[in-house]
Amino acid sequence: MIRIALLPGDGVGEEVLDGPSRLLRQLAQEGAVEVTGPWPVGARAAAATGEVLPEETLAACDAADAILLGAVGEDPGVPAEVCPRPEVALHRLRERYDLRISVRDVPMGEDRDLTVVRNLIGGSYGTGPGDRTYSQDGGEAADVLRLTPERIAEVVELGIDRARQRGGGRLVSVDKANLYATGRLWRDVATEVAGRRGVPVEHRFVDRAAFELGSGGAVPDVIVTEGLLGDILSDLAAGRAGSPALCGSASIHPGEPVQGRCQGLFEPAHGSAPRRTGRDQVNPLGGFLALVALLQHFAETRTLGDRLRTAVQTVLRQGPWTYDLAPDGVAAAGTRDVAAAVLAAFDDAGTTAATGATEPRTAQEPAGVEAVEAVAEPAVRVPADDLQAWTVEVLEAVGVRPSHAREVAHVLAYADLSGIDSHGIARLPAYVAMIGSGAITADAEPTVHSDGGAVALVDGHGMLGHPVTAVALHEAVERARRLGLGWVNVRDSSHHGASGSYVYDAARQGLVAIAATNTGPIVAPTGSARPYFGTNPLALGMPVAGEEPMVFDMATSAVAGGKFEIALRLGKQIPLGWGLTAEGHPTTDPGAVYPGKGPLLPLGSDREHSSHKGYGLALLVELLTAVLAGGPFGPGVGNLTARAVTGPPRTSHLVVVLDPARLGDPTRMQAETQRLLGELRALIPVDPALPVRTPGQRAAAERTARRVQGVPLDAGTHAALRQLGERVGRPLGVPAR
Ligand SMILES: NC(=O)c1ccc[n+]([C@@H]2O[C@H](COP(=O)([O-])OP(=O)(O)OC[C@H]3O[C@@H](n4cnc5c(N)ncnc54)[C@H](O)[C@@H]3O)[C@@H](O)[C@H]2O)c1
Ligand SMILES: O=C(O)C[C@H](O)C(=O)O
Repeated sequence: MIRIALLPGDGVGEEVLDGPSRLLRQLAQEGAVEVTGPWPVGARAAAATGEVLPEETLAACDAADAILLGAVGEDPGVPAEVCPRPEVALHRLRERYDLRISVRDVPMGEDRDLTVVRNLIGGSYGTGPGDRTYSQDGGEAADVLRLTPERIAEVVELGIDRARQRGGGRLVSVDKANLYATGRLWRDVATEVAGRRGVPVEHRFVDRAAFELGSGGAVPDVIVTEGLLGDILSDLAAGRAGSPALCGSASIHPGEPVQGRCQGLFEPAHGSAPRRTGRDQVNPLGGFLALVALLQHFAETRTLGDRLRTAVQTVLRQGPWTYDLAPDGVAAAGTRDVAAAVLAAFDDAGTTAATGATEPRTAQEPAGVEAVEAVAEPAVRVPADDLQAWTVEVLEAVGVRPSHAREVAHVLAYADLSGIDSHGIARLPAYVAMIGSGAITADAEPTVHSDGGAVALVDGHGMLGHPVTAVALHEAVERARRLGLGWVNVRDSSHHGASGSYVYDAARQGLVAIAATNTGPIVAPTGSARPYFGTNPLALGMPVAGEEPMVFDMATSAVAGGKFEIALRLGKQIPLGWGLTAEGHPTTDPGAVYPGKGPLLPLGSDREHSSHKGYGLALLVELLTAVLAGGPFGPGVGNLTARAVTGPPRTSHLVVVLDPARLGDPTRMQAETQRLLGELRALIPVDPALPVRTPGQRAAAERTARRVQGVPLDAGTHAALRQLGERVGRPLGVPAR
């Protein structure tokens, strides 16, 4: 469990952290975090103890994973001569934990943040000998700006990671390459890192970037830049957002902590505002945004961070507002009222997310399809982060480029966390086998063909489908932002995992997305017993006010082939209607159908139950993917499921992304979606033990539970993964829970 040390500090720090502290104590009571403090720091600490950073505070910070700080600086209760430089406390903390990267998030409208990532130690913030000189006679002063490729690369890497966490977005690298040598180095390194990770990057001179930010131009998702430039640009962005309080600031150490447990310091970007201290006037949202950044930094509290971010957005939209944000004619609220509104919105978001989300799986036995897919008594549970990191290692060991390996791990982790056990880590051995046989190419890059308009075609060059689809998603999102809509077809790819992962990533950015793929032929069209189509999934993602996106993600067959794999591993029967024997007879024996024995059936299963509709949907996917992209269709597609791999899969995909803001108020759309889903869940169920659910509802609840409990693995999967690890020299050494 993560431990947080509270350091309210000087001036308005205490007032601004009051709301976030109360929330943390509530979360601590619920067992989600540990909290210590308040610990003294800054001018107030100096007045009380003679030290800006007393020993007890340092010890508490060493023992915490993260520090939540209010402000250090001028304080109306502490004369300047008692503590002339309170900010030294901040510098010492940064140095002690080597918090050398700054990440600032500025809310730029409906659930969209601009993230500015910059170096915080070194560069223009250098503190080396001779970095700052001021001649004795006052006739000259100099500051040295020194950068190395390593320092730049880690900033850019982190910027790309942040963009990836949100499912992509516009990455802009800002420099002054037309004047400074360090700017040229910055541009070279940013180009190299982005190229290596397969991410498009735009370059801007800082003056142009400032103009675009200040004049209402399109706001990037992530800016990576030198420390001082980022300092200025993030304030400019907060100005555009409407208040200096609209910026949560994180100082982070990349890698293992260097001292104690501390990984980062989180604070509002504004200062101690001494003249407003104690007046219940200042905007507390900076404190909440700092806490959002903190909670989102750790995998185990990320969902809580997302929920708090939604709560802040709700208050930004509906009020109450402090003096800096209150519209003309609306009375300004006080710090305490705004904080109370955020806390209420946080509780509401929790209630919404929890409504029916947790009960079905815990309060009742799995029913229907779930009866077969549920790993009821897992052999082992493994933390999702460990599995994800191990996946990257395994794929790199067999020659997959690191950025591609990370994409695969991201999609598998989505499935593993969401309870889509048919498409998570269990698929890794098959991917590695296909790389080994040469059916999948490890060492290539997708290429994008487009005239720059709304439509693009991505060529996957026979690579793993996950990084190829990630490129398609990125292209589609960029077009949706720029043109309102992006339609991207993909050819010559392979299995891309759970299609829902891609639409989920887009919907988390406030966009509406559709994804589909064809796959190896195992499903018989209505009227035939011969496999022709794949299980051809179709997925839709929609953003929803105050809760996780709605993701509807389904195979167009009665079930995905992966559910036969689970039934076989668990030794379970399947319901009638999933597949036929080789002789065309209905069966409950998964082994009589799969792999490659008899056909799977389309959604609907038989003519009496409208299987023509499932067949029609499979055809629709085949047309929209393969035929449009110019790839093979039907039996021409390579077969992963049947494990009789003779050649490359040559799979085709489709990713479509729409910016709903082009159709009207996206806030209204999200609220209406939420209302619609809420009405469905409120319908009186036929069986009170089986409440009506909405698509993706169980997956969202699973994500919350599995982040804490770990990913359940059945004995067969666990054994297969261990063997795989031994074979590629990366043993699955993760601790079992
Ligand atoms: N890459 C490929 O080639 C490929 C092929 C086929 C399937 N898949 C993946 O397999 C996964 C599983 O597909 P599936 O068809 O077996 O999924 P499924 O039948 O488990 O679920 C389909 C959808 O229905 C929703 N749902 C389930 N029960 C519900 C209920 N009671 N009320 C309301 N909604 C409910 C789910 O949230 C989901 O969105 C998907 O992620 C899919 O993308 C991938
Ligand atoms: O396994 C496949 O090839 C397709 C898909 O993942 C499925 O589960 O049906």
